[in-house]
Amino acid sequence: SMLQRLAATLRRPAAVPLAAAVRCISSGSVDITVPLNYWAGKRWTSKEKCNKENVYEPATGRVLCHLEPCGAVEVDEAVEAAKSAFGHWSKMSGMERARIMIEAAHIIESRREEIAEMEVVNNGKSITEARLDVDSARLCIEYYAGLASTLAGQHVQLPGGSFAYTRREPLGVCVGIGAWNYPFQIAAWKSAPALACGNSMVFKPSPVTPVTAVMLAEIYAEAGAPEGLLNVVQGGQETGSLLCHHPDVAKVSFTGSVPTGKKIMEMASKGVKPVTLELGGKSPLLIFQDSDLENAVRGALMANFLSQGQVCSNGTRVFVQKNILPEFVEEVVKRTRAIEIGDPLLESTRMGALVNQPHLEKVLSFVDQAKKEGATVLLPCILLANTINDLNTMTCVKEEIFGPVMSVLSFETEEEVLQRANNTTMGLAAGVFTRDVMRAHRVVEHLKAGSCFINNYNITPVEVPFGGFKMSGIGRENGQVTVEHYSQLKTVFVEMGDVDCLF
Ligand SMILES: NC(=O)c1ccc[n+]([C@@H]2O[C@H](COP(=O)([O-])OP(=O)(O)OC[C@H]3O[C@@H](n4cnc5c(N)ncnc54)[C@H](O)[C@@H]3O)[C@@H](O)[C@H]2O)c1
Repeated sequence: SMLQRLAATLRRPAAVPLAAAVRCISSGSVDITVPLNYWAGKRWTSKEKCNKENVYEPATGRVLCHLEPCGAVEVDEAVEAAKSAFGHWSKMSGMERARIMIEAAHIIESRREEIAEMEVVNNGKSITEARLDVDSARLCIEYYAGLASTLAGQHVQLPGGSFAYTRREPLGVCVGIGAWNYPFQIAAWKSAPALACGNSMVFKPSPVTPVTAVMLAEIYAEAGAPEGLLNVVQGGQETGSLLCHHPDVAKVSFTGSVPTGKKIMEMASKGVKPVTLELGGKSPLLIFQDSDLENAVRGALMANFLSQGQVCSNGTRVFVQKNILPEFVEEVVKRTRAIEIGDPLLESTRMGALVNQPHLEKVLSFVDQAKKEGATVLLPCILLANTINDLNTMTCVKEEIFGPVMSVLSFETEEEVLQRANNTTMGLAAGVFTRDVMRAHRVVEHLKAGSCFINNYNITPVEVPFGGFKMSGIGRENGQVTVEHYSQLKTVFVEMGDVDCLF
């Protein structure tokens, strides 16, 4: 397969042969030496070499590559490249933009395995999940390619034959700032709607996972996008704040934690720039006694253990109605024990590595704390809260852990569980399992969360808007509505008669 990959690389003359920098795809043996900054159609090494940072392979703890954070000069160059691309791209028709985006989607499909492997090596999730992330990225680009040609304004008739019309115009250079849990998918979920609307983008991945966003930038270029359409600058908070403050940046779309999201909003406010914020969560999953138990257990696993639990929308507070608690716990523990944990590049693995050692320690300290606060630890990753009193105070029930830790809580009535489910400052997602159709919709109506699931959890079809209530964010990604977050309306008044002058 090494030969196949090499052959695939040779068939891609425009792209930097990343695979050539990789000796062999197995955990512990990958070195990435190509530069990871990308603008104006080229990969760049940083001018500020002294600031190099190590990037680790989660599965082994080995150094995978070095991050070269971009400073002010480089951020300026990337924004300049994006401005220049915007000039061409924004003048193309939606159909023309769509053709290039569809071509990019084809290239992603043909390089699915290579991208997924790089995601695994840099992020630690299982290859099975990484493939689905690549698919989601491709579907998102296909979806917005489809919408690109539908963007249009309105015609409004005014008195005396006069009229007005609206034009849906792009914003300009948009900035995307990503988290480390879905590196390639986040880059696609942000760039696809931005580009479809005629914007260009400078994207900054998390410094923990810098590898795959640049592959996406190269893919757009290979698909025929103008130079500078999607640019990638590497770095942490300094680079991020340079982007947010940049006078030529029109919008910031951010995925990450609540504290950083607040800072982003504050920085953007200095330039009165719109923001999209996809932040954290502490989402509830409500399992009623009339549920199909088998599906409810599956739902709870999907709500907690994807991507080693490092998912913003995870339903980490699993409320189970008292009568079925013993059965539920038995089944969920049994199925959790059976999860194949191991080398994320192996086909059989279902749970890989947490993103790095400090994060692992943080997650484990939540489990320790829960023990001290009186939780029963059924497995390292399933906490059973024992009394109602505990529930209101336990740290594991209040704070986002962002790891494979499910807290199981029992409840008696619908009213009670709704009150407890909504008792959080966040509101990204929520789920309900019940066979009672009336109850399902009634409960969902009362849940204060942006994405609600009935009898399933954590599915994210790109046709459907995704985003949070309360402190979980502002704006939406995916779905038709996101077009409104990456474009602005211009209203044009047209006078067909004389000016009715008051003076
Ligand atoms: N709602 C969603 O769609 C979603 C998706 C994935 C992750 N998340 C959330 O992200 C968090 C985990 O990701 P993380 O640890 O990478 O989050 P983070 O907030 O630490 O970092 C996110 C990004 O912001 C950058 N950044 C940090 N400080 C900055 C600053 N001052 N100015 C500009 N940029 C700055 C980081 O370099 C990184 O690229 C969790 O809270 C999770 O719930 C949300």
